[in-house]
Amino acid sequence: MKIAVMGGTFDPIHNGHLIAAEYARTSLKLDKVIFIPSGVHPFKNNRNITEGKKRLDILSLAIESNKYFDISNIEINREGTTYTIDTIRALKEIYREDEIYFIIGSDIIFEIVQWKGFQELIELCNFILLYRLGKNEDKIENKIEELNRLYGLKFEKVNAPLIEISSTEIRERVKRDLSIKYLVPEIVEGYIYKHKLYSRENING
Ligand SMILES: Nc1ncnc2c1ncn2[C@@H]1O[C@H](COP(=O)(O)OP(=O)(O)OP(=O)(O)O)[C@@H](O)[C@H]1O
Ligand SMILES: O=C(O)c1ccc[n+]([C@@H]2O[C@H](COP(=O)([O-])O)[C@@H](O)[C@H]2O)c1
Repeated sequence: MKIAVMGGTFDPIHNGHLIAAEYARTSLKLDKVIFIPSGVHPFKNNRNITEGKKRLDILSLAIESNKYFDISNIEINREGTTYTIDTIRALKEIYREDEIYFIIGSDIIFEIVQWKGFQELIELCNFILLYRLGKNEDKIENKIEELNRLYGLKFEKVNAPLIEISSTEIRERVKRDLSIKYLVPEIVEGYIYKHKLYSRENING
């Protein structure tokens, strides 16, 4: 089986994530995509991130209509900083016979060498690359070539529509009382308003 992981902060998950994951699944014939929200993110200022339980709840709502999508609380429940290498090692124990893929947007390729256990990580899993606009867009191909030359890292590229929605934009729009209709699934929109996430009064969720 081909098992893919889509890791992220998912604060909140949006249609850019979902469309990208679905394109990766269909174009690479993945059997399953597991969305794994990060716990304590290695590089982000975690004080401003919505609590894990809520990000997980939103994810469950967002993926419930897709039988190929799944979620895992493995990182939310882990003590301390959550590193991808630990997650992939754990998944390798569960899916011993299967190929593991990790899905990333092209913004990630500029930082991936700094990830913990980078060398081991690229031996344990394959990487699926989704293009994103605006984030060092003009330097992407050079970076891919460099990662291949220096580390032998190869990406499975997916030609998904470039839908430049970001969680930052969702949070900002809610804060400014602007519509997020069609940027997130309707059920996610409802959850955000019900729990007053990202609003002026409660910016930390
Ligand atoms: N619109 C998109 N298209 C393709 N990939 C995306 C898109 N948005 C996020 N990703 C990828 O999904 C993964 C998780 O992203 P993350 O949860 O950080 O979302 P984000 O929208 O980039 O968040 P933020 O704006 O808070 O930084 C990363 O690999 C990221 O590159
Ligand atoms: O393992 C690391 O050192 C590491 C450093 C930065 C990011 N990651 C992972 O990369 C994924 C995408 O992260 P982000 O920043 O887009 O939310 C998410 O699963 C993070 O846990 C992992």
